[in-house]
Amino acid sequence: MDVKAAEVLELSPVVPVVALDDAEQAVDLARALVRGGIGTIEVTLRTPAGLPAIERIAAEVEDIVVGAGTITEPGQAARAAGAGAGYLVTPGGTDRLLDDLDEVGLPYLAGISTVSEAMRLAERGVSAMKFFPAEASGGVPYLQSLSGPLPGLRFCPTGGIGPDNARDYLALSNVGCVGGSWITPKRLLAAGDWGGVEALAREAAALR
Ligand SMILES: O=C(O)C(=O)C[C@H](O)[C@H](O)COP(=O)(O)O
Repeated sequence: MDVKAAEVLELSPVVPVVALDDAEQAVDLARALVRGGIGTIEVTLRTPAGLPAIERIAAEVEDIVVGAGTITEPGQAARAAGAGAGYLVTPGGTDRLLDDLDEVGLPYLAGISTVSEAMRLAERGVSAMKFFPAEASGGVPYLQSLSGPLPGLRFCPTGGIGPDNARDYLALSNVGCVGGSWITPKRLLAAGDWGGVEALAREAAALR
C-alpha cells in the first residue's frame, strides 16, 4: 500500500510502536492489530529483529501499512525501504538525516520538539510531523500552543501517551494520530497473547 506523508496521519488514530525481539512474532502481531481494527504498525529499528520483522509484515500481511521507526542515521531509511516499509519515522532530524530521507523518497514523520524544529521542517515543505517526546516536551498544552502561529502543521505526538491521555491529544485540531507502545506491551508479546493485543487494539481504534 502506498501512502503520502500527510496520509500517514490518517492511517489510524493510534499508531502502535513496537520494538520486537523476535521477527517470528511479527506476522501474528500485525494480524492481531488488523483484527482489532488498526491499519498500521511502526516497527522500530531498535532491535536487530526490526528489519526482518518489517520484511515479513510487508510480504505476508494485507490491510496493514508497516512503517519503520527509530530511524536515526543515514542509510537506515534505504534499508527500511528495501525491506518493504511504507513510511519512516524518526525521533528527531539532523540536516544530514533529513536529506537522506528525502533522497529515499518514502513518506516520513520526522520528530520535532521545539517551535524552531517544526519551522525548519516546514521550510523543507513538510507539513506532517511527529512530536516527540510528547509528554516530556509539554504535552497537550504545548501542541495546542503551536496551532496559533503554525496553523498549517499537523502532528503525531508520541512518548508517554496511553489510554488515559490519548483522547486529549486526539481532540486537538492539529493532531492527526498518536503513537505509542501501550497496545503492544512486552508482557503480551512475551506470552504470545495475540488475543490480548487484539483487545488493546480494538480499544485504541475506538478512541476517535
Ligand atoms: O524512536 C522512535 O522513533 C519512536 O518512535 C519513539 C516512540 O514513538 C516512543 O518511544 C514511544 O513511546 P512510549 O509509547 O512512551 O513507549
